[in-house]
Amino acid sequence: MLAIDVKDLRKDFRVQKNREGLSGALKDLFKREYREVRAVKDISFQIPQGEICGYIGENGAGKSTTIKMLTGILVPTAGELKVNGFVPYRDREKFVNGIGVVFGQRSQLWWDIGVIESFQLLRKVYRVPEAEFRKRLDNLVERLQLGDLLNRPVRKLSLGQRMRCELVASLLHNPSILFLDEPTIGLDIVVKTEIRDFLMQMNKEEGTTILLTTHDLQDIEALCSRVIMLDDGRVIYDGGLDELKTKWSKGREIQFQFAAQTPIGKLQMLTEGLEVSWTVENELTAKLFVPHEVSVSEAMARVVGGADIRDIKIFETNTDEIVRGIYQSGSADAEAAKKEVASS
Ligand SMILES: Nc1ncnc2c1ncn2[C@@H]1O[C@H](COP(=O)(O)OP(=O)(O)OP(=O)(O)O)[C@@H](O)[C@H]1O
Repeated sequence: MLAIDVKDLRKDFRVQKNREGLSGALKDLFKREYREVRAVKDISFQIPQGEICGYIGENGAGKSTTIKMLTGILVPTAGELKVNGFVPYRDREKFVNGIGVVFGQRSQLWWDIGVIESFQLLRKVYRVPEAEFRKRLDNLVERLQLGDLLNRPVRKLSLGQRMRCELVASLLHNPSILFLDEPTIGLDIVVKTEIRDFLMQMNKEEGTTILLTTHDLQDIEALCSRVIMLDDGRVIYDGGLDELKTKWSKGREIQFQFAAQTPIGKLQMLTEGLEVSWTVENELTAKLFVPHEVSVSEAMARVVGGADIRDIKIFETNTDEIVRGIYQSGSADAEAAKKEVASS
């Protein structure tokens, strides 16, 4: 059975139109006018069990609206969706036991009571037997190092401590699917790394399916083998992260540090006949741009064979740049996105 199965999913919101000026405001008081906003435009995708999938897109692309439909908070306008075999908004009671949800910007914990009391309340909500709850809690507390936080009220926790508690709260009932909406927002790199390691380990050991929305592409790099990219309510890419990089990155850069001053003319001669370009950085350093069509090993061999090299570094186009290029072009068309990357 698929963990998530979405077909032609659509969500329209009805939003009030505001007429201009005082007379407009008065008219609005008596007769409201509405317009439709299509936030999610007939999207389809399937996620098998045990996969960690990144769900990315610019602000307003429709990520949270999708997650809200997948978790049963919103009812779709059209289309079909099944999560763990259930229709989320229809089979709510049976459905919620199989999913965990963390919204980075909102808390599921009670602000003024101790963390452990919130956990106990959630145990009752999900009807987890006490012995099972204890075992699971002990394990999660150890893995996320929450020991001395359990008796503190949530309002006294730092953001990083709270996020670790939110994760435990979402996992107490042992869900098979975890929805994470911006789980690392505002966290420092140490906590981000701890959370990523924890999620990775949990996925490996327990096979938990994870759907993750984030603006931090390092979350995606660390965790996801697959990424679904949304733009203006539509899926514009669904596939592997490596494939995305190879397809859309413009090439690689190799930085050479020479043992002695090496004129650009000599460097150009060494790579003659290859469609590459040189940029001199200083007297002893130059960068060679190698597009995908040219073999990196051949370009390197030519330079190494003809110049005295002290150090070499290879740079891939980073994922942020690639994804920014795709967002800007608003297109899954590799050529359009490459042009955006090149001009940025
Ligand atoms: N309750 C609502 N009523 C009206 N319009 C809404 C509502 N919720 C979302 N929208 C609109 O739907 C579109 C998609 O919003 P959504 O929050 O799903 O985007 P997002 O990709 O999650 O963005 P962000 O990264 O900023 O969280 C936006 O145009 C937004 O203004």
